[in-house]
Amino acid sequence: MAAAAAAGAFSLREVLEAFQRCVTEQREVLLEPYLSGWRGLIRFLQSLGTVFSFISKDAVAKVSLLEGHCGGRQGQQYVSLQSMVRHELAAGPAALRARSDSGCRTVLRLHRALRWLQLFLEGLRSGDSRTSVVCTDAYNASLAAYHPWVVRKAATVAFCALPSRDAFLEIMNVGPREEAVAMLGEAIPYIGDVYSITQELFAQHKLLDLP
Ligand SMILES: CCCCCCCCCCCCC/C=C/[C@@H](O)[C@H](COP(=O)(O)O)NC(=O)CCCCCCCCCCCCCCC
Repeated sequence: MAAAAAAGAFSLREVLEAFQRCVTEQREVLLEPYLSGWRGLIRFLQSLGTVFSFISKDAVAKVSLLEGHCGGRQGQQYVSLQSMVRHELAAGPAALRARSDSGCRTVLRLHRALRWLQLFLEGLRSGDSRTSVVCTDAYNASLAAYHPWVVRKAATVAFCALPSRDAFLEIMNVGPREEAVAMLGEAIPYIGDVYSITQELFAQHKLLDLP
């Protein structure tokens, strides 16, 4: 374990803790820890092998776009999802809908994927040993509705390459299996919190179907 930590291996615990840091007392969702959580998830996905690279590439592109906004001239407008929505909507809803590089449409894609993550982690925690089934069910109940047939097909094929539940819990690097399961139990509500605040924010501003 110590050797793994020294070699720079990360634990999924830190990744999920980033989502815990996202929500402020005012119930705002901070973009910096949100992206940090995503970066960790992407590294985890990349460690699962090249079958998943078409997924990680898309996620990397979306995170990079948002990092560009955060580090750009308008960076102070991208501190939280709330300030981002306010800022991007200031130009009017039509202008926002016409943009393909907006923070809002990009966060919306990650937001939908966060629902997948929540469902997948719940399935993993519940004890079903067939990770590919858990993953497919989570996908069909979330992201699949927004993906064309060819993406759904590719995703479903890739899911077959997922490691078993035991292997999964191990590579999460959280410690013994029971501890990994306990950690999931702690982390899932935080992810759920980030998800529902974002969902409400986007619904309130009619942004849930941004093209
Ligand atoms: C562990 C298995 C990982 C499976 C990941 C499940 C999600 C499957 C998503 C398939 C996306 C395929 C790539 C293409 C996507 C885009 O078409 C599509 C639309 O974008 P556009 O409107 O800009 O065109 N993009 C998206 O929907 C965003 C997808 C973002 C996926 C991020 C997935 C990160 C997964 C992290 C896994 C970590 C697992 C940790 C569990 C212990």
